[in-house]
Amino acid sequence: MNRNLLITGGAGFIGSNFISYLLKKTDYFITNVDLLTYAANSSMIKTFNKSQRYRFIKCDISSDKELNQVFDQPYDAIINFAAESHVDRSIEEATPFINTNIIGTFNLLEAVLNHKARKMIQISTDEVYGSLNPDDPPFTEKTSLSSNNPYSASKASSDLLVRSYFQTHQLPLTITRCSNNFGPMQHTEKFIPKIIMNALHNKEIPLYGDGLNIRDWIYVEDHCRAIHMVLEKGVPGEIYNIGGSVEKTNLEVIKVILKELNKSEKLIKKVADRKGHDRRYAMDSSKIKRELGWSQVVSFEEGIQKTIKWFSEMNRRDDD
Ligand SMILES: NC(=O)c1ccc[n+]([C@@H]2O[C@H](COP(=O)([O-])OP(=O)(O)OC[C@H]3O[C@@H](n4cnc5c(N)ncnc54)[C@H](O)[C@@H]3O)[C@@H](O)[C@H]2O)c1
Ligand SMILES: Cc1cn([C@H]2C[C@H](O)[C@@H](COP(=O)(O)OP(=O)(O)O[C@H]3O[C@H](C)C(=O)[C@H](O)[C@H]3O)O2)c(=O)[nH]c1=O
Repeated sequence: MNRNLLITGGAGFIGSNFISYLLKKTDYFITNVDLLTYAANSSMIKTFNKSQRYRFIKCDISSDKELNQVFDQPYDAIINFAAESHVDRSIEEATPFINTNIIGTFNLLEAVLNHKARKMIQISTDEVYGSLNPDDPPFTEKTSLSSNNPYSASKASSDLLVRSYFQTHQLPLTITRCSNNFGPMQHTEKFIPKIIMNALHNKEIPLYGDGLNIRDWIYVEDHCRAIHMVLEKGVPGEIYNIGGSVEKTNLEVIKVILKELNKSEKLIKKVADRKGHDRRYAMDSSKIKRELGWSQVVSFEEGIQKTIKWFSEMNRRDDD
């Protein structure tokens, strides 16, 4: 039987990769709800519109009135990608983070409570666990929440709302928490696309602080496969950590990309550090591997090559 999914934020980086993945691999019907903020990729919407199994509704999830129009049919599941996602922006101006990430999630939970959707997956992040010291073990689902920036705090707040609706109302809700994604369609404000685009244009690449902060990188398609498994087999009330198990300093990441592009390391420019900059993220994904059979298939090196190829082609198209 075909299934009816409501995907929020499906014009953004991970959401649009997830829709591409589902249109290829499943026969689900998809309603994509997105406010089309600066972060949205409208060219993807045009591509998806060609499918008979897809429709788009422009809507702000933080407005319960706007969101109401989306529930003109029942949904088998909501997958909530919609968010303000950039840490630097949350440090400058946190208001949209509170509205979209917290109020938006609350509105979606109310919709599930009111039987407008049968279940919901909240797409969350490893940032909610805070920062690790060099010798600490990776974050598990039991690690306590310890946000250090407004983006992270807004995501932790929405995770707690999801938990509370599960505990109080016994709704079928699950949370996934993933490490740093990279791949096609990511906004160029984020680190890896910025490195690639600046390098292609021989522009300086800003490296915050000493450049030794560590992130755990995962190719976006591996994340999408994990979410699909949680949609199919996830247990209500559970949290699933998803990570690439690829810990790299920011300096190492820049060097890998410059080498691939045959560009000089002289492009690297150390700049002032991010305020409250988390030192290290690392995810323990053993639960989703053990319980749902997920594992990552794309290595960091292969993912970087695919990502460089995608951004290089986009860059050539823009130049034409
Ligand atoms: N990028 C990562 O590395 C990463 C890692 C783990 C988890 N996440 C989470 O995954 C989700 C998607 O992240 P992303 O990197 O694709 O983000 P993104 O910024 O690329 O996309 C977010 C999308 O949400 C839409 N949106 C914003 N406010 C909205 C609103 N009020 N109503 C409806 N739509 C709205 C935007 O228009 C955009 O299309 C987020 O919830 C983020 O917290 C991201
Ligand atoms: C943009 C930029 C970043 N950086 C550093 C800062 C970080 O240590 C690292 C990655 O930064 P970025 O902003 O791309 O990602 P994070 O702050 O780790 O957050 C990302 O990964 C999590 C999981 C999410 O949940 C976020 O949504 C997602 O944006 O590079 C630089 O040194 N220079 C730059 O110009």
